[in-house]
Amino acid sequence: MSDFPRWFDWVIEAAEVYDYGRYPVKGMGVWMPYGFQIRRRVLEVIRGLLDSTGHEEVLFPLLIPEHLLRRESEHIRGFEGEVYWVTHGGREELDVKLALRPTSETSITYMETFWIKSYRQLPKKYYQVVSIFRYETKATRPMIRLREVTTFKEAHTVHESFEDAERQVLEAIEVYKAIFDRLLIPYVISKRPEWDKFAGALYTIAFDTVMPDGRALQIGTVHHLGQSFTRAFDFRIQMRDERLDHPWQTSYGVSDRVVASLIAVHGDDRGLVIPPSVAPIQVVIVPITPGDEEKRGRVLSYTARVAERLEKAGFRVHVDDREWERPGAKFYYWEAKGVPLRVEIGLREAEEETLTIARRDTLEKVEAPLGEAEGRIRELMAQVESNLRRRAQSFFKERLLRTDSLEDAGEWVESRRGIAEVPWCGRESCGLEMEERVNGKVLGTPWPEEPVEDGKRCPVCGRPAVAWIRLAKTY
Ligand SMILES: Nc1ncnc2c1ncn2[C@@H]1O[C@H](COS(=O)(=O)NC(=O)[C@@H](N)CS)[C@@H](O)[C@H]1O
Ligand SMILES: [Zn+2]
Repeated sequence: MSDFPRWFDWVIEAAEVYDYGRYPVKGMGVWMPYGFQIRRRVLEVIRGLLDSTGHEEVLFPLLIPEHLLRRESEHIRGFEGEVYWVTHGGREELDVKLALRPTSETSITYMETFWIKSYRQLPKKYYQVVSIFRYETKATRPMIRLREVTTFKEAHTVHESFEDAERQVLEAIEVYKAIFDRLLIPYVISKRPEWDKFAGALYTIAFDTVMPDGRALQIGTVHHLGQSFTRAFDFRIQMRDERLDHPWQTSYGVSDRVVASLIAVHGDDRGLVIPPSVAPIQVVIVPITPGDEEKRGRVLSYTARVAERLEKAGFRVHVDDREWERPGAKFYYWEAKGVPLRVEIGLREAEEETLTIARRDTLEKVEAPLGEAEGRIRELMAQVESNLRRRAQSFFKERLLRTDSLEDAGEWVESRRGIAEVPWCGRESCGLEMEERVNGKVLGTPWPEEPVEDGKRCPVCGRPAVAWIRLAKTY
């Protein structure tokens, strides 16, 4: 973990999660079966929270014709340099260039002009889970900075007023807090500075976590889009007072980075540590079979009994009865995969009808009689969950520094300790100068707003501070 990027590359291969770097297109990786299962369970958490808050899942075409993508000027200015274009169908040159969607505000707003005519249909909350494509020029990294973002959950909502869109921003923030809390991923929420908001948005609220190497990672963003896209698309509806006017929109997205941060935040030098709630296998049972045929048979039949009981109790169980692997190699293999609990069954456990249970997070082992197996496993699972949550939160707190001194902030950020907060007058020029002097990126100001004590001054210009501003090295 001391060299996080190298650790991350190692762990996603060792745990057979994701194959990155061998697929012959830069910035594009392959979800392997075990990783795909983790991704599927993470998406179940995300879909569950969106579906239970009135969001309707849809699926839009991947290709966006150039004239649609160009409708909103700020949007296209922001994405111009990142769009992949399709120019041919077979040997024929297309008469209209088609973009691989970098995000879907334009295609979705366009179709909404046909679907939505009246305020009575609002609020509308669509979302989709798709691949998006961005020709990233900064260093690409598995799950963290992709050119094909394969797990892009984008939500797009329509409202009759600025205020109702603002209410939706708050709801989206609550949904994201619930997602990250369920996945035990710590975060700070910041309002992005004016100079770094989403192209076409009025303002952007972002969730940032901190990777083990002290760099901040943006893991989710919520945008109030105002009427930017509805004006650009001349999208008018009948309002409550009979007027025709442009509705208001928000959009909010998370990506593969959610899985990346789950891996990074909980992992250790033995590999993944997957929170039980999203672990593909929650209990792996490793029989330790003696040479003698008869005794081996006893161990294996007892193992089958234990597995059946735990499966009946609703746990996701796997028995590793591979003949050709020694127990030690099996322990290593399943530790790398981050399986929360391992049950070891040798001759002694078979004869005494007990289980030896090893926790992946603390590596502690406990004995339990077969009769108490379900209860002890449930209890240990809960302990793993709360230990991972507590461990992640306490590490995260150590990565936040609040200081009046820009030098201390620079030292903190330069030595990759994490996020530093300093008083700020609110002027863009001072914010940009801080980025220079700290050699980091401004994440924005705390959301919800936090008052700054009297007397705090901007370390750049000396004016009274109106907010704390956050700076960090970022991915
Ligand atoms: N190249 C990338 N690789 C992996 N994740 C990315 C990449 N670009 C963006 N993301 C993730 O996707 C989230 C949403 O992207 S975004 O540009 O901020 N917002 C949008 O595209 C809006 N349309 C909301 S869906 C970001 O917060 C970030 O977590
Ligand atoms: Zn200032």
